[in-house]
Amino acid sequence: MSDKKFSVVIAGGGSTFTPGFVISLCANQDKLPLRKLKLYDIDAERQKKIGDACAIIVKEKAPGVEFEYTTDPEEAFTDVDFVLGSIRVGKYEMRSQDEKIPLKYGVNGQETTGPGGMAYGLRSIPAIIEIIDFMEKYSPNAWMVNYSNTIAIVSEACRRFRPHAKIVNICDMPIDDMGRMAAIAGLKSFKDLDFTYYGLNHFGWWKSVTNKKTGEDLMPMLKEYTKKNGYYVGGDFDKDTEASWVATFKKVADCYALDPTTLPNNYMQYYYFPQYEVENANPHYTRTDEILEYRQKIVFGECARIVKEGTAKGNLWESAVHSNYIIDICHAIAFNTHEKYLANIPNNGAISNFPDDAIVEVPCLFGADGVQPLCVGEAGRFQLGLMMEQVTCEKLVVDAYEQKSYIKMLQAFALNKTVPDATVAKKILDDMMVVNKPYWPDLK
Ligand SMILES: NC(=O)c1ccc[n+]([C@@H]2O[C@H](COP(=O)([O-])OP(=O)(O)OC[C@H]3O[C@@H](n4cnc5c(N)ncnc54)[C@H](O)[C@@H]3O)[C@@H](O)[C@H]2O)c1
Ligand SMILES: O=P(O)(O)OC[C@H]1O[C@H](O[C@H]2[C@H](O)[C@@H](O)[C@@H](O)O[C@@H]2CO)[C@H](O)[C@@H](O)[C@@H]1O
Ligand SMILES: [Mn+2]
Repeated sequence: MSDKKFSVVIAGGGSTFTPGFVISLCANQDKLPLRKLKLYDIDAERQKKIGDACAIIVKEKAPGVEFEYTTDPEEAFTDVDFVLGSIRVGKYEMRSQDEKIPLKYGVNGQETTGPGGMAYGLRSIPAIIEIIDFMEKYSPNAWMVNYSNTIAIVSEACRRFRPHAKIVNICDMPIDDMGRMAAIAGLKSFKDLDFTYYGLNHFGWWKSVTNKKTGEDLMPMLKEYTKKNGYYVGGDFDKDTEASWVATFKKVADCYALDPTTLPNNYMQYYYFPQYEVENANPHYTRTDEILEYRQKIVFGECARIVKEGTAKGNLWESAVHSNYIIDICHAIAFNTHEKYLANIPNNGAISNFPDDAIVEVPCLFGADGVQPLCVGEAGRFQLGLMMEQVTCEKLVVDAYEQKSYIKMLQAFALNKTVPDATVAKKILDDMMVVNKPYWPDLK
């Protein structure tokens, strides 16, 4: 390995994930040696609370690393090797609308699936394009590793509007599910598993899972476990898992029953059981409210404590799975390792019976030139039907953005598996048009 050190900017510096991420970056300098770490956000006040605490964290845990936070794009994107995309356009206020408006009409209200996910995707497109353009202007050799949602829609927008951009769009949900599979199999980490996975973002299936070292086929044992418990592990493993996530992992048991030849991504429940999701939701207290009550309060409270005490000693964040994964991906790009991870990319034959221009989530080899997809063979008939419908919705959202078209957005909502009929689709869309006015193009 060379002795090169890297400069990283986190776009969306005010994210609730930033402090945990900064700790992981400081702790993983063997994987990604740093010379500079910057935060960038458009909300100066929110970022300051996180940034002041991160300055102390970096000073204590990685004293040689230069740290700053800014709202100035030139300062943020000049002299960087990696841009990490962690933005939420419209923040939790708009996530709450994404969740609550559909529920008002008896439709699944979720961050990245159904009408909420499509509304969020439409908000994200111009912001991600702007960040790509800043990166290309100020640091043309940098790579952007983006995990800002709605990833499927953002990836389709990148394919159409910035096809040559050095961006990889990723998601850590399959890694989280595989961490659970590893624990169920008595292994340490998802890295102890080999796998074949295919689908769309938050919409996929494992065809195989094996023990990487021994080659043992783990699918029979994992299926037996999943049939009863979903991906819920319990005990120490799940001691910090919030209630809604516990329910999510348990519900995988029912998803598995729909196709016992594969193991599903936990997000399939929103498409297989939309009615169940609505019946079990509280339209006045959604996941956003849970985050405001727990994660956001804890993160900002802990940051305030660090700033007040002037030290991060005894802080509550450890190096976390999701941030370690992003660091692994930067490492693979920086050192051209060709390690296998998942990315959202144009299909181009990776799933042999699916359109070339569809964005799919498949295993890829990550290296200095970005990602090389691996062929995963055919999608099953059941999967193919579901994927075709969902990918069409995602493309229609990008059509709506490109053509400023109301009818395309309406079609996207009406086609979606989570929406029962076109009248309901229209009611949801019309309410969403009002609250999204500052963020969406003017749909005609
Ligand atoms: N892909 C994955 O697997 C994965 C996992 C976890 C979170 N996420 C995504 O990470 C993002 C951050 O999540 P969070 O819950 O921490 O959000 P958050 O609301 O806590 O933080 C997001 C930050 O982005 C900032 N922001 C909004 N628009 C911006 C813009 N145009 N430029 C710069 N900054 C901007 C906001 O001001 C805010 O500080 C979301 O998109 C979320 O969906 C993805
Ligand atoms: O409701 P949230 O904000 O807690 O989570 C929404 C995100 O959920 C997934 O990310 C998980 C991740 O899989 C898990 O490992 C851990 O790090 O928490 C993350 C966030 O809670 C999903 O992949 C993301 O796309 C969602 O934004
Ligand atoms: Mn995700």
